[in-house]
Amino acid sequence: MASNPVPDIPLNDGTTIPQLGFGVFQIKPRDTTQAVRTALEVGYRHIDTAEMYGNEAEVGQAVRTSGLTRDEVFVTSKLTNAAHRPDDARKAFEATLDALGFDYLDLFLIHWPLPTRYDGDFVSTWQVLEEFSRDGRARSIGVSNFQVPHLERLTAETEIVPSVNQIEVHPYFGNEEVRAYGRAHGILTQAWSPIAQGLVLDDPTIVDVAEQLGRTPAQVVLRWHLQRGDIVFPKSNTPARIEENFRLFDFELDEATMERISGLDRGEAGRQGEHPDTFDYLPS
Ligand SMILES: NC(=O)C1=CN([C@@H]2O[C@H](COP(=O)(O)OP(=O)(O)OC[C@H]3O[C@@H](n4cnc5c(N)ncnc54)[C@H](OP(=O)(O)O)[C@@H]3O)[C@@H](O)[C@H]2O)C=CC1
Ligand SMILES: O=C(O)C(=O)[C@@H](O)[C@H](O)C(=O)CO
Repeated sequence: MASNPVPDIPLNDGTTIPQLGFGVFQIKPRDTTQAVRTALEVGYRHIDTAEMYGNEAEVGQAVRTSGLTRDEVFVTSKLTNAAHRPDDARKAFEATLDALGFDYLDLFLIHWPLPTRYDGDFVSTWQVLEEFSRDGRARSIGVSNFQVPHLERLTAETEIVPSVNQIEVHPYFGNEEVRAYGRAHGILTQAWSPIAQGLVLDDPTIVDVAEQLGRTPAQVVLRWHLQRGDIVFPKSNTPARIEENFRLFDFELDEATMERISGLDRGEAGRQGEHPDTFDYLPS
């Protein structure tokens, strides 16, 4: 059988992460086990979920019944916004492990910094994630939706540098300042909504490149992310697309094409999701 084509990328804590994964945001719990099963059959070995997606149990079920061993699949989950206070964070992490049916996570993230709601409390939340790292229940720890000032506070006030920062990135929103901070400090960027939930796939430049290369627009955009060195985990609940999004390792974009796609960046106007400085959603 052919070896898995997805590269393992080093993290700053000495572990590695598969550069391509499968995201499960907005996959209904009743569809999640089958979607993850399909992804694992196609060859994905990295699943990105979160407590707030409501489908951790189904992700765990798919992984545990896949025939793969636990250490063959890299699984990430994220702390719910509702549990930033230290005792709540400890309970939430245990609930996540229980839901997944795992005794460790490969990567656990603070999902959002919530800077306005808790006035910087994400620092004490991060110190709780450091406990999970030290006791081995989280092989790696990181953050999501952190802006440069949030990362600077962690650097100044805590011991462990986050291994990743999971942020919105796609051709319309390069998020370059936060990516550059990560590059300079050994924090790997994970690009969420890598195809902007489909929005960029009709862009004339992307369509033109796809036609020239005989690839699909999604493959072109995902390949652009990989060549920038970021981690991606496109979401799909459609088996043919799950397969399509995995076929990224038998072609390359040349430098001019990379620049053409990067040139689509609209700066802040291209952001599609919530802004981390103001998003303060608490699930009920
Ligand atoms: N940390 C954070 O705050 C966030 C993290 N994330 C993570 O990032 C992952 C990916 O981001 P997400 O927001 O889901 O969006 P994506 O950019 O991955 O886009 C998903 C959408 O694109 C469609 N799609 C997928 N593949 C193709 C294809 N080949 N051709 C055409 N359409 C396609 C899907 O449709 P269909 O399913 O019908 O096939 C779905 O509507 C999430 O699942 C989650 O794991 C996302 C948002 C925020
Ligand atoms: O998908 C995620 O991980 C998110 O945090 C967001 O998309 C968020 O949950 C949301 O839905 C904002 O409207």
